[in-house]
Amino acid sequence: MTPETPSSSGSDTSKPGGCKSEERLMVAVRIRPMKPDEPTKVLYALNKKTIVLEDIDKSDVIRQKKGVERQYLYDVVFGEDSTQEEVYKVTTKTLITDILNGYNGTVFAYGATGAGKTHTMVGTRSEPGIMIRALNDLFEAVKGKEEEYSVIMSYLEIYNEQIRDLLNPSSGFLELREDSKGKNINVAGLSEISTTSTDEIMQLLHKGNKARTMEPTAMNQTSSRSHALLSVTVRHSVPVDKKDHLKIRVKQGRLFMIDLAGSERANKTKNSGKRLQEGAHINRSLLALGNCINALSGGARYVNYRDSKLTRLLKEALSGNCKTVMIAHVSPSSTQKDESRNTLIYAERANNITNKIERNVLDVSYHVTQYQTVITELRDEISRLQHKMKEERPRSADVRKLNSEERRKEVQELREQIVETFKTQMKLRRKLMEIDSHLLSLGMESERQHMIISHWESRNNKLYKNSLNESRARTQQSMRRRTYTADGFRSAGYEQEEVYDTDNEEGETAIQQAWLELTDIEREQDRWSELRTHIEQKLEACRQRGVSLEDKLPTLLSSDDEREILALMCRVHELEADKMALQSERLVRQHELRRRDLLILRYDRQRQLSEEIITRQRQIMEEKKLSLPQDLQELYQLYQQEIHASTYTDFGITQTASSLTPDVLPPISRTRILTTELSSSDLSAVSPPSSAESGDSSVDRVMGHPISRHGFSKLPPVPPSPPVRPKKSGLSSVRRSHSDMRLNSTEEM
Ligand SMILES: Nc1ncnc2c1ncn2[C@@H]1O[C@H](COP(=O)(O)OP(=O)(O)OP(=O)(O)O)[C@@H](O)[C@H]1O
Repeated sequence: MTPETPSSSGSDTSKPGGCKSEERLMVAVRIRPMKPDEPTKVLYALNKKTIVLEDIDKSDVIRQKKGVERQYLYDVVFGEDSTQEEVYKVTTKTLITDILNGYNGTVFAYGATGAGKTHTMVGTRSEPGIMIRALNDLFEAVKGKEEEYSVIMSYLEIYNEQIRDLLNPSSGFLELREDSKGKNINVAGLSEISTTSTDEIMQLLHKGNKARTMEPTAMNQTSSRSHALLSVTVRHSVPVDKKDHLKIRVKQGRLFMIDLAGSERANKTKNSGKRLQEGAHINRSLLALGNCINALSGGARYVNYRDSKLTRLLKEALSGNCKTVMIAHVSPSSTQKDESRNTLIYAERANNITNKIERNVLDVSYHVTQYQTVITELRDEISRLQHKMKEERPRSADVRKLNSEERRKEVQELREQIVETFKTQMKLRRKLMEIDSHLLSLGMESERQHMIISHWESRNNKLYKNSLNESRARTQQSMRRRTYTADGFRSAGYEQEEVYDTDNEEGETAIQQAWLELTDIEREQDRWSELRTHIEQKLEACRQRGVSLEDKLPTLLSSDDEREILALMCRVHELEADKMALQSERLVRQHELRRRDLLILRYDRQRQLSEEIITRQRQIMEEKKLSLPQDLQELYQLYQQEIHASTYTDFGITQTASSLTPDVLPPISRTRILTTELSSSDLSAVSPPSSAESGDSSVDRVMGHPISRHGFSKLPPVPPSPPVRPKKSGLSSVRRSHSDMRLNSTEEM
């Protein structure tokens, strides 16, 4: 369902318009009007960007006197009297032009149950919401240009972690699939309607909305119990050169419009049975979304999207190539105060997310011309061969008749067998290439998962553990602690601080996830290695057969013409082989690039670890007032000199490491002075980014990471390098997409 955009699909793309720009996620908050049965108002828009929440607790006399209220600042705030048109114009209308220009965009409505999400996204016939308005505008823009534009729409819901096609509800539950790079996520079997008829689309949308799972709850009579995701893809094809219609440039933009289910508290909604279970699912996916938002806003390197289908589908929108707008919804009523506060905090965090936006432009001409040359050459060869065969056949037949009819048949049979063997060999070789490529990707993903584990273990100040059970036991313990409360499943966004104040827990989840991924990867590696051996054996047998067939040829061929025909046949084979070699080279180059990225990551990690070791050693020595042996002292000085060389020069600090006290380490206070003399950006140049980014620019960072004080009596062992298997290397997604390659595919050959 996520855009299978040319730029993100990793295909060869030239990107004439593809420059990247950073864009912060836009956060808007809409306050719904008070309802007649709601008693007091505690929330209002102060101006177009600020919301005030009166946080008066009637039982707290002191706070009441102070009149406690909190202000929240956003990109835009819509008050109770805001219109559908106004909300659409400010949040979504500008995205329409972007989509037509080949960008991706997402608008999602977030908020507690009954806060007005469906009203904003879907609306009513008399007051249509964002979905209808955006579709209208898109169709208006492409009207009369049907040849250039194609518009494709799909609409799904996630209910109880199951995906349903809202345009074809009878199709049952659908599966989520990822591509080999874990980038393009799509829903297998989802209907994609291609049309430029506004009326048809509107009917489909209404049909889809009717099919959505809705139930009355204590908080909302028409509560949507599912997340609804509407996607519209617009492809715009324009010839690059008017004279050459083959040179086409395609821009593809995609707009996601999402009406999330409401976050809720079990005790407040008075839900039980089925409703309670739904609520648990809703909250789990919203909690996963909250965790992603939290991790992204804090600039975390690892963000776990895998906890729910919702976050997997929103991965691109939140972290990738997408302009994203979040419309948070709140009720002004005092009865909803807690829910509103949580939504406001959620939205505040989302304000810090930044995405890298890139236009999806694919120069199809590049592919067309490249393949055209190869195809033309091949066709030339084939037609020459056919010509030759026609020309020579009568003479050749005469010769064969003169000799023996039987011998002619035998030659023909032999030729057919050779061609067949060659074709089979080609198939098997291609299969081997695919398997090798897949194994390499698995190997790299495995390495990546090991790095994730190592990163979090050291961030949580624990040693690298090479054991799934140990990691799992610890992680499950912490999961149990946070997941349940007395009133059932904890709502996303509630007790925020507890959930968000848990870097440790985030790490444990990431480690657990990584171990699970590794187990899957290894299983997959075994499966594919087995298949590889099987195909290799088949190929060898096929090659042997080919050799023995070719050996028979000299004894059968009697004329030069026959030899020439066979030579040309071989040439066609060679061309086929060359084509395959070209493909394999490209594959190898792609893998080389990915492997280089991984090596850089690993080097970075090793450097961080060595800094950490040095820092801890230093601390132990200083605490125990140990004097250093001369040679170690010199090594420390050298190290520090290396680290500071550029800084000393750049900032005209003439004192070098050699002028520091000779028999003790450079005093911390001295280093502290140095660091405070530098600006924060300079500091980051001195001290490489630490995995334990804490925003703390203390002295320890100069020689390594900040260190926890529960002292090591001896140095911890260096975490072992990830066990990388030869010819094998981590994306779970790789595994999934390639699992489509059937294991028994060899049987077809
Ligand atoms: N801005 C608004 N103007 C007028 N009525 C509104 C507005 N926002 C919400 N409402 C009304 O409030 C009620 C609840 O709104 P809605 O169903 O959109 O909430 P929701 O957040 O989608 O809830 P749930 O998550 O339970 O589906 C509806 O009757 C809706 O018409």
